[in-house]
Amino acid sequence: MSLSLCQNNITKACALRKALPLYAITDRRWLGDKPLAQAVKEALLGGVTMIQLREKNLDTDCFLQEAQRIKALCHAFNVPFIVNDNIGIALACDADGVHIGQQDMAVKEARALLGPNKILGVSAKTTAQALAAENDGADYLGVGAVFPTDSKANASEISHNELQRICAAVSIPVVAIGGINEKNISKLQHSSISGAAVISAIFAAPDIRAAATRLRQRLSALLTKTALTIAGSDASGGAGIQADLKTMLACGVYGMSAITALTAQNTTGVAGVSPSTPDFLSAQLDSIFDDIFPDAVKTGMVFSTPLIAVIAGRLRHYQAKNIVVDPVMIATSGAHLLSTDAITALKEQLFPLATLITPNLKETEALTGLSIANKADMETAARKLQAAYGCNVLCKGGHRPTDADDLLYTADGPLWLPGRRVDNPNTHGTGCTLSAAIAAHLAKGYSLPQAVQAAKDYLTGALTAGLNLGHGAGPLHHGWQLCKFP
Ligand SMILES: Nc1ncnc2c1ncn2[C@@H]1O[C@H](COP(=O)(O)OP(=O)(O)OP(=O)(O)O)[C@@H](O)[C@H]1O
Ligand SMILES: Cc1ncc(CO)c(N)n1
Ligand SMILES: [Mg+2]
Repeated sequence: MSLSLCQNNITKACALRKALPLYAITDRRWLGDKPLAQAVKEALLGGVTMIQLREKNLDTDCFLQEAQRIKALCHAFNVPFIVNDNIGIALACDADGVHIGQQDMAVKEARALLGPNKILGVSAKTTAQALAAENDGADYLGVGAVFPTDSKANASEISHNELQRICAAVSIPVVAIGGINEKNISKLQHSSISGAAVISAIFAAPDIRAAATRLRQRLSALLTKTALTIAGSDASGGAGIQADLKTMLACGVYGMSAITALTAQNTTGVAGVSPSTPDFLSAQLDSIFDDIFPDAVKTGMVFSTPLIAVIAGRLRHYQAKNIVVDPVMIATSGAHLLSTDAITALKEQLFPLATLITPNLKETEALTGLSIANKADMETAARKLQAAYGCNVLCKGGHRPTDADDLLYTADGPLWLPGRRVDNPNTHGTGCTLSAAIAAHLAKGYSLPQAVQAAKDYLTGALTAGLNLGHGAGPLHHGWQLCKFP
């Protein structure tokens, strides 16, 4: 999505996170007689995800001409274009944003000049600087130098512990900068960065395109996040762990699954359910957590009180994080996927562990004993659940008559996420798909509102793609961004 289309901060933040992984900062000193535009094109062909034009010695006219040239190149690759330091040039060429240092213009002043829709990056070396920048309107932070660098004189290094403290302190994405190259980048493996800003490792390379490609591959391994679904198997592939794994892949996250029950199911209904034993579910969970620790977890069909007890026990034991609980009770087809005596266990054992629970309207009524006829009722019920279990609540609006507005209720109160109603009867697995997409984006470090918005955007696309399979309410097109079915 082009950043200029951003409708609101959440959408801009989601677009920015896609742009941060390999952030190339230009430095013409390494180029000899190669034109900067040629070097940038090779970097873009190599897969850089954002470009920052950094010029310290050009006069204004030359700087503006170069900015317009490089911006056109970036937009031809649908890559955001950022100007270093010079807001006048950024505004004059309508760049996608600006990056400023601690010695440059004040962050608040820069934000006022740029307006809300442009990207504002700020350099920071300390947690205090990072928090101040976030508070004053920064969209991302450039933190470093994380290694000795020859790209900026007197650039003092910061420790990787300080880098990690900054990542933990702020909710905006952090890009590491300073001396990063393909030999040392793996040392950033355990940081929570959202990307790396690279200068000489790309622009001083004999083959810029190849250098960018290799760095992108190393960053991909370093930034790859994982998510675990603990849910039922839907033989028809439209819901359950099958929908979850397809969704996680489509959202750029490695998915893993522990199966709570097998269902003989298709688009017309559920013919049978065969639950896992508690011991075997526990063994599945141990085998996953002992090897690839998930950055996020979602639970779907949990079926029974004994299975819920195993799930809650293992999630507590492993101190799992970013837990999304989709309180699956009844399938779209009407089949019961949760024993009626298990609702209490679901509420008392899983909800307190949840970052977010995602009941649909009927589930919200069953969980609260309230009846829901309008948006005010949704807010009342969501508030009741949030107060009772201390978890955030997404009351889904898929069964609302005219729109598909969802309500995110957090300690900050209600946040409505508008949804245009897609005229498509094939809605099998919408809830599974949404909760899996939320977990995937939490795994990638998105804040909760950003993760829910990004997941809703993905879900809406999967519905709009209009897959039409089966004789009943058919499944979604989970791969709609990757491929077109004939
Ligand atoms: N026709 C539609 N158009 C647009 N968005 C929809 C539509 N139907 C559902 N959604 C969206 O899909 C998501 C899931 O909501 P829904 O209420 O369908 O969950 P659910 O009933 O738990 O789904 P499932 O039947 O898979 O369990 C929500 O974000 C909702 O707004
Ligand atoms: C296995 C499974 N989980 C969840 C749902 C909810 O759609 C379903 N239909 N089947
Ligand atoms: Mg559901």
